[in-house]
Amino acid sequence: MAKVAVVTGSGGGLGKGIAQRLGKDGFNIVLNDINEETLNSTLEEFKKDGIEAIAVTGDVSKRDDQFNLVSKAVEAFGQLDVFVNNAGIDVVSPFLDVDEEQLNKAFSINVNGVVFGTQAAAKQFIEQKTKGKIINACSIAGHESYEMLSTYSATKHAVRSYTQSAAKELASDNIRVNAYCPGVAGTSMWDRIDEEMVKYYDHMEPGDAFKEFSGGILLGRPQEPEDVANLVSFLASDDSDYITGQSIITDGGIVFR
Ligand SMILES: NC(=O)c1ccc[n+]([C@@H]2O[C@H](COP(=O)([O-])OP(=O)(O)OC[C@H]3O[C@@H](n4cnc5c(N)ncnc54)[C@H](O)[C@@H]3O)[C@@H](O)[C@H]2O)c1
Ligand SMILES: CC(=O)[C@H](C)O
Repeated sequence: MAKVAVVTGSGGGLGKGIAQRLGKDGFNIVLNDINEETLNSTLEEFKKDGIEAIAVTGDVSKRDDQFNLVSKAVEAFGQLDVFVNNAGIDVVSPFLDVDEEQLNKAFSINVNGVVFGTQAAAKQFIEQKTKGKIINACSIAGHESYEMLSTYSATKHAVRSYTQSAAKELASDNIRVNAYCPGVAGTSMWDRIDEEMVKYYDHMEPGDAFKEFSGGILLGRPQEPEDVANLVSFLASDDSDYITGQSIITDGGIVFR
């Protein structure tokens, strides 16, 4: 029987790339996104590519939506094997401008979403009495914090922390919890980050922030979704069964930990 993977925020960007790779690996795929339009067009693409998939609209910051996502996965495919907490948002602002609304929104999606997704998946794995894999979207910003990205970096440090704590508590239930830490990938997230950053730096033109962040990558190019999907495919496979609690950097050579 094919294994089943949920990927949140998979209507586009890295999540879509991850879901495509896991589909090609033979998983039945549960797509999720808050954006119903991109979610449905991605589902059509997957069907055309012969990937067995369903789409469940939801907001990862809502605990009930995360539990609904898991129950829809089990309803459609009979089980859950991998849950990828990919959905996340960018936040760009000077530290002195950080306010309650910014903090609440960023943490509700990037952190609460990971906590609720982990809870929903773990409870299902425990009920199934099967091995489970939870894979969280961290970042190089979960290892090093960046100017203008203080709130975003704090959320990714929190993701790394929860990855460790959840791994420690869930190991006895045969559940592994790990995270992937991408570097700089040219998705719509970086389009938004660049657009915001250049507003604060007079010397910058559109595209310059992306160039500045990706210019020093040792392997000479920004990240593609496939680069991230390769790591997630490994973490979703049996080959990574002896790895848990780790936030693994895949950035082409930016941060060294
Ligand atoms: N792009 C990068 O360079 C980079 C680097 C490191 C980490 N990451 C992380 O990887 C993940 C994916 O990033 P991306 O670049 O693909 O971003 P993206 O903005 O291109 O895609 C994110 C997707 O998540 C969806 N989403 C947003 N809020 C949601 C919510 N509340 N519920 C459900 N879906 C929601 C969006 O609609 C979108 O389809 C994020 O967690 C991000 O922090 C990205
Ligand atoms: C968006 C992200 O996580 C890094 C800083 O590129």
